[in-house]
Amino acid sequence: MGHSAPVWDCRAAIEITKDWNGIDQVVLRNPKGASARISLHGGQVCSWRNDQGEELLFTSSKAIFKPAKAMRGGIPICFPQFGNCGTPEQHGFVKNKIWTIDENPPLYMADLDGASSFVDLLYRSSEEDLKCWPYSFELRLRVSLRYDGDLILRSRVRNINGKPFAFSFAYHTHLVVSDISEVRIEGLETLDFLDNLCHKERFTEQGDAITFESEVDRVYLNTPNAIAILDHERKRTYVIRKEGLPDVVVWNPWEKKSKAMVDFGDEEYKQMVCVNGAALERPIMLKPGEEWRGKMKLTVVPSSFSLDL
Ligand SMILES: O=P(O)(O)OC[C@H]1O[C@@H](O)[C@H](O)[C@@H](O)[C@@H]1O
Repeated sequence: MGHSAPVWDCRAAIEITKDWNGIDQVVLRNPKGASARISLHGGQVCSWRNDQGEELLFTSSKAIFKPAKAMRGGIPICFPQFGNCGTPEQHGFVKNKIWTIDENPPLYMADLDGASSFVDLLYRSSEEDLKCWPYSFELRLRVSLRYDGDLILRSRVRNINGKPFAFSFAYHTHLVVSDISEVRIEGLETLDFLDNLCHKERFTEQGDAITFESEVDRVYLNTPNAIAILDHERKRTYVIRKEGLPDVVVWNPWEKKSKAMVDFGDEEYKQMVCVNGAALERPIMLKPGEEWRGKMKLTVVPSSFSLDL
């Protein structure tokens, strides 16, 4: 008598729940117990847990959960700008909008990336958006949780406007770390960076890795496709692999900046590092009908793993 192995059902591995404001959140699971939670508020990944149930994304204990406000933590999607380059809202406005689930994603989304579960989200610019950024666009996001626990974000921006536009983009990824003083980032050595703490002056990275002993807010330019964030105390390494995202932002506010960050606890800088796959330095130009694609894959491995970046 033959045994039939249980078949993992991708669709059944998705659950829709409501958040504190009644907005839908999509929970993805894999057969080993890893999970991810994505809010339709901003298409923001709010949680990514490994098969031990450990949270891998930082969320501030002071995060404000209000409509039209991105929660401080997780992975806010920054579009059509990262930082402040012209449009009114720092890091763009789509992170504050309600997205929809895309039930009929285009055929080119057929590549499943080894996902055990995934969701397709869509944001289409509205009449109201045109008042702050006068271009119509479609922004698609697929979030996939793989069988091995990796998390993949794929984005597509399509110009559905009569004229060209330029934009910047970032996955504003907040990673949990045990103690920022014990963290090193590898893969950015010898590269040029713009220092946001020195009016975007250009420097060249001199160290053999980035370590933290005060505030860091930099944009590394023309970076390799893979970088590693090593958390010595927790014996864990995050690896970020990316496509279409040449730049990397590294940010840790160190002590809380009292001026703006009411949604960030005093000592929380110790447990967080932001490392963002981004396209910033050279804005992306899209003519009418053209499309841009970007991808980021997050992996977490024990630090004993030898990495081939
Ligand atoms: O407070 P916000 O808008 O979420 O931004 C937080 C930080 O985001 C970082 O990535 C920027 O480089 C910083 O300059 C900024 O302070």
